[in-house]
Amino acid sequence: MRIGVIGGGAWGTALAQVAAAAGDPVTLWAREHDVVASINREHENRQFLPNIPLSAAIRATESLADLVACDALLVVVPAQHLRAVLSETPVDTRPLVLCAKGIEAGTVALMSEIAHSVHPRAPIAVLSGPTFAAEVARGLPTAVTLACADENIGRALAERLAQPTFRPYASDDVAGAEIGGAVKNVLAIACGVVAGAGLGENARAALIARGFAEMVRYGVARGGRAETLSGLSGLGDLVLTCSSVASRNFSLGVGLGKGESAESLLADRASVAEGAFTAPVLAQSAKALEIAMPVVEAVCALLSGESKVDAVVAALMSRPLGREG
Ligand SMILES: NC(=O)C1=CN([C@@H]2O[C@H](COP(=O)(O)OP(=O)(O)OC[C@H]3O[C@@H](n4cnc5c(N)ncnc54)[C@H](O)[C@@H]3O)[C@@H](O)[C@H]2O)C=CC1
Ligand SMILES: O=C(CO)COP(=O)(O)O
Repeated sequence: MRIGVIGGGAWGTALAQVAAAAGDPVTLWAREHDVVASINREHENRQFLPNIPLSAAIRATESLADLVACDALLVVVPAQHLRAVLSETPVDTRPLVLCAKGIEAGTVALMSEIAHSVHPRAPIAVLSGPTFAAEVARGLPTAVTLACADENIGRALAERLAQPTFRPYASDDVAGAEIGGAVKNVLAIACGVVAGAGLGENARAALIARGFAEMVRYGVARGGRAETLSGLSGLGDLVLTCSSVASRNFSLGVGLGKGESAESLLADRASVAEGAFTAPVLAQSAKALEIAMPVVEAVCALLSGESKVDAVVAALMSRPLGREG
């Protein structure tokens, strides 16, 4: 199975490295000329994944048409650009493995819903889990959820992508797998705020647990299963990104917690902090579904500049006492 990767950011590049680990040729589409040139000439993605030697089996291209020779496509462009890029990609009936973590602004569509509306004949899979790109590209071990409604296609993809240091677990819960990744980015911002404002380790642990409750409520309401959200693509990724400054979302939260504005923190950023885009969309969608997501709402208030950290913490702590579960 020849793999093509759409998106030459850190994660697309790391996944190309996984797919090329056994020396199989991989085609990687990137929109930046310099990224394509640096991967092909130096076997390095200087802009988005510097100082990590890449497999010579990865060939980068600026032309989406070059992906027609591939049997399956890993789609790794940021969530808000997925629809535009997929609309220009020849796909037909080839499997699309969606790897971005977010919800589309305006439509509140999940990544699988976008892919299905643009390419209705393509089988859809979701790959998600605790995967900092640099660690994966360096060959450090991790495990991911690979969800696909078609069991045979899911198995074939898992067998093709599995490596001694990269272990996919099969699932048929596409919605559950993608919602975990989208929601955890917003919760990682919240945990960064706790760290940046010096609110302590207890507060962070409490936030992870209550944030996870919000993730499960929302995920189940959109058709996912609680057991998927308790797995690698939900809880696994939540624990990772809520506890490390290597997370762009957590780092954004640290800045907010120190009192910096979202506008200044996001200005001129080359890498993407998906949670900043997902937060208002998620809050809007949760409201429409009548699901309480107070932590997500708090992140929205901080990102928009509507509230300061002290006020947000006071509001969260003074909500009416409730039952757990
Ligand atoms: N970096 C990581 O460790 C991981 C990232 N992800 C997810 O993968 C997705 C891609 O993130 P990264 O590869 O980290 O990106 P990145 O932050 O390394 O690079 C930004 C990417 O955005 C692309 N981009 C910017 N403007 C665009 C436009 N108008 N149209 C199309 N593409 C545009 C750039 O070409 C580049 O590929 C995100 O949804 C992210 O949440 C998932 C797992 C791990
Ligand atoms: O999704 C990720 C790891 O699984 C990457 O997290 P950040 O986008 O917050 O860096």
